Amino acid sequence: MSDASPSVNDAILQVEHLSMKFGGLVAIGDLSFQARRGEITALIGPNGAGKTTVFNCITGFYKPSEGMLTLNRRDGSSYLLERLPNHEIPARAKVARTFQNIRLFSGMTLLENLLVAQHNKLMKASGYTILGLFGFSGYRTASAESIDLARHWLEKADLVDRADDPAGDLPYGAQRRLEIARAMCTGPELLCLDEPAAGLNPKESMALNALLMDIKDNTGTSILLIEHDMAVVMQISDHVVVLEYGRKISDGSPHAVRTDPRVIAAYLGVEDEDVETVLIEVGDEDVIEQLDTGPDATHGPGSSSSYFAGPVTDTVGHSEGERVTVSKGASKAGQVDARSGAAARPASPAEAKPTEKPSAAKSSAAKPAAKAPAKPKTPGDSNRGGGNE
Ligand SMILES: Nc1ncnc2c1ncn2[C@@H]1O[C@H](COP(=O)(O)OP(=O)(O)OP(=O)(O)O)[C@@H](O)[C@H]1O
Repeated sequence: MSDASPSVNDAILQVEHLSMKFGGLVAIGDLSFQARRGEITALIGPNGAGKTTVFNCITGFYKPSEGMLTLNRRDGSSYLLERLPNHEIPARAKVARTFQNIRLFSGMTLLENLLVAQHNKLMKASGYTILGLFGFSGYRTASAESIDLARHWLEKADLVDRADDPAGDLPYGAQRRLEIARAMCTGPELLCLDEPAAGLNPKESMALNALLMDIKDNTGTSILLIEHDMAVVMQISDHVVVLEYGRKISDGSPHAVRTDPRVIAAYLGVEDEDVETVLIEVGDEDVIEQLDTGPDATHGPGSSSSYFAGPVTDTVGHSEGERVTVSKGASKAGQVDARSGAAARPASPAEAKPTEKPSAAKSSAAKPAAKAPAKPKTPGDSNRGGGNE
């Protein structure tokens, strides 16, 4: 633990030069960004861009190959997360997370799920003895406080009426909110949510948005969010970081990001130089205007995102019906560490389409993708991306 430097006081999380390699596959390459305290920061990008890998590095599931992850707590203390054992990250650095797949104790009641989350606090109050459970007044006080906290979060998640039902009986959207409530019972300063809106209907998405805004406005907990649902991202995020092939291609306000040609290129699965053609075809004047004034040179690749990404051997984006969707396999990492010369991870059979996204020649496969959309045109407009799991 070290004292926080004044320059990072408003950054709850600083990711600096983070790299994560799996053999020859570079899942994350030299990634740097900040999540500011009290804000909702969204981490977005096509499937396989490396978002969950970033979460896994932050929460200690993976030890990064390179880089520094600094968590600055409100009390001024700072932790280098890559050096903490993963079981200490929630307790000491106050980082909590949820997963892409719901991980509740489905046979336990909602209340029990939230009490289990407070297990460490209760064990401490018991003095780690059986006698302590029955004898210590401290334990009784802690137990009552835990129940109060659980009830508080059940109310916030609009689930208090079902406190005594098994968690597995809840509808999907309610289970998602329960997971967030459970994470909040650990008193996190940084809450990492991996695709919380995946599979939710519009009403459930609205309830989720309300819960996340409530957390942001009333608890001071900062949120780092991976999400494919652009309606959620654009509505509630203060700051958006966009990844493609493990590299940052854009970083800014939701508006800046949704009109960034590099982001549109990544989401449509076309080369950067084809973006203008695509947008002219679909008639997006805002973005065309920005293309005329030129992109922000401080982020992302110069001429082509695939230049930065290294060799790419995967599918290009495609649209379904009239809606532009996030291509499921647009970025499934065909990225290879050039130094190792190892082969790219083969895409799964479902993803392994015979199309490629060549960096030099214009992809003929990309063209149909460009022509299909008629309604939403930018990432911000594509409502439920095809990337939802
Ligand atoms: N443990 C692992 N071993 C090998 N490769 C991995 C491992 N974890 C992730 N990868 C690879 O790293 C790349 C990034 O994966 P990651 O799951 O972080 O992407 P993502 O952006 O979260 O995708 P999605 O939106 O589909 O969840 C992928 O190519 C993935 O196959």
